[in-house]
Amino acid sequence: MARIQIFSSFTEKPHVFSSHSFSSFTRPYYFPVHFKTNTSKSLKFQSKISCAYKPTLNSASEINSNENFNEIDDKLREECGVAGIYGDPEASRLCYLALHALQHRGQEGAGIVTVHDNILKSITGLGLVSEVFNESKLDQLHGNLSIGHVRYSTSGSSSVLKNIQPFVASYRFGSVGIAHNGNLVNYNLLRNFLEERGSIFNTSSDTEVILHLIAKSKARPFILRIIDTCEKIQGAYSMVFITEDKLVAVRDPYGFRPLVMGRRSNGAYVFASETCALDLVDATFEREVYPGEVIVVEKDLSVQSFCLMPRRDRKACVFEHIYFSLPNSVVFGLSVYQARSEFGKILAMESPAECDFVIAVPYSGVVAALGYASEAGKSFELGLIRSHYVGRTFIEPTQGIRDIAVELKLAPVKAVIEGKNVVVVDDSIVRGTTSKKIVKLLKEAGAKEVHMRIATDILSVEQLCDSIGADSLAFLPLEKLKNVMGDGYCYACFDGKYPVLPQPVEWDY
Ligand SMILES: O=P(O)(O)OC[C@H]1O[C@H](OP(=O)(O)OP(=O)(O)O)[C@H](O)[C@@H]1O
Ligand SMILES: NC(=O)CC[C@H](N)C(=O)O
Ligand SMILES: [Mg+2]
Repeated sequence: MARIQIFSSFTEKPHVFSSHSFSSFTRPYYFPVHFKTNTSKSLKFQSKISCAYKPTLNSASEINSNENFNEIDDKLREECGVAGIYGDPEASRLCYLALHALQHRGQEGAGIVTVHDNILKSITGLGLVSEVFNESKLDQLHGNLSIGHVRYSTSGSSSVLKNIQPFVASYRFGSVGIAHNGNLVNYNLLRNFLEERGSIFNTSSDTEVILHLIAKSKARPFILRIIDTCEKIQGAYSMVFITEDKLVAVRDPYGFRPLVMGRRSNGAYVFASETCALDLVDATFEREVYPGEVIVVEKDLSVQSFCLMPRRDRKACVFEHIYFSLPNSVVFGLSVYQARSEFGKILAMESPAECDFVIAVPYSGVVAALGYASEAGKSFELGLIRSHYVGRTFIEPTQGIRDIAVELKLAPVKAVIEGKNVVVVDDSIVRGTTSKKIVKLLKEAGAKEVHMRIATDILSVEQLCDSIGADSLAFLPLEKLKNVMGDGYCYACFDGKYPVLPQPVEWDY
């Protein structure tokens, strides 16, 4: 079977490059998640791990690590934002802006790598983009080529600087930097294999195995090392690589995570997780990086496109449209705003409620709430105000922080709420932290009845309604969600049908 194909001038009609075979895999995988109720009952949910399950910590260095794994926290951990720019003298500043636009995808740490005089220079730090970078830091990042990353950890401690990407490593043919969004399901297997053969790891992140595999590969040139590596890693990966003279963008064959390509008017190429980042740096959207595609941008800004084999049916993460992405982005070719609005409208048809008006759980619930209100013929009010100074709570790394963050972040408007029956729309319930607190806040503000409406599906609705203290609770049934989104999406968060599980790897070294 063909190993890789080259796309000719970015059409989807590739020609064969060389040959190899691959196995296919489909087996559901569940994680039990314990959900604490207000009566101290523990509800069990199917996990929210999506396409990428969290590997257990069993590699030697992970077990021996001093890192503070203070929480076994099985949940949706999919985000992270990546950006790459080639051909602009302000590459690091553009990368900084792109990371700002992608901040909602990861708040734990940020980093940028540039190349100047053939040397890769990296600055990474814990915290938000604005906390990690300032003028003097950006002044140190010269050159017209850069990559960047905002992190929401899937593997490896969230609070350890060495796990913050991009990672940079040197091997016998040069240096390479990587920024990765995704989760490798065969990380443990790969890491154990590499450690047994003497590899020394610097981080506890799954992403690091990619660098080791590139260095170990016998293939040449560099692009074939990447392709060779992609044949060994399994799971979700949208990544950008930087070398002394190349920018490479790669998306896994299922296209789980988004990755788009744009161009600035000066010809510079820009890659980013979401189109909102292209908009901010004045890059025109060209197209998605196709699932299974490897795009190489050279110094003269010539571009080559390769296709990983075998090709797979797309399994884009439906949670990008539900929650992860910003509503001003177009993700997997579909406007996030339109998708969320549609979810809200269908929710209103499916689960109407007697109410005076509709409110949203800001920020991510707003568009679905607007859709719900317009379909229900009710007004939309700002019943909850969201602080500008608190980030996304769901992607905070620990339950302690999330508990405080919800209360710091959301405040009811008593003048709106008092004595009213309200429908409250949110995009999702994951751990229940937000909805439980919202119902309490609204009741304390004098709401007569609080009807929670959630624009995604979930299990155990009755118990959950009790536990969050709402007067009614309804979800958008999975089948309805599927009607909006159609084929080509991964619904594993809801139906447990995980497209990728660890499979044996063919080693040639
Ligand atoms: O059930 P939970 O565990 O509380 O998680 C779900 C909540 O978290 C998310 O919002 P988040 O605060 O992360 O982001 P936002 O501010 O962008 O809405 C989501 O929209 C829900 O409100
Ligand atoms: N959310 C992500 O995409 C995380 C990337 C990588 N697996 C990490 O843990 O850093
Ligand atoms: Mg939200």
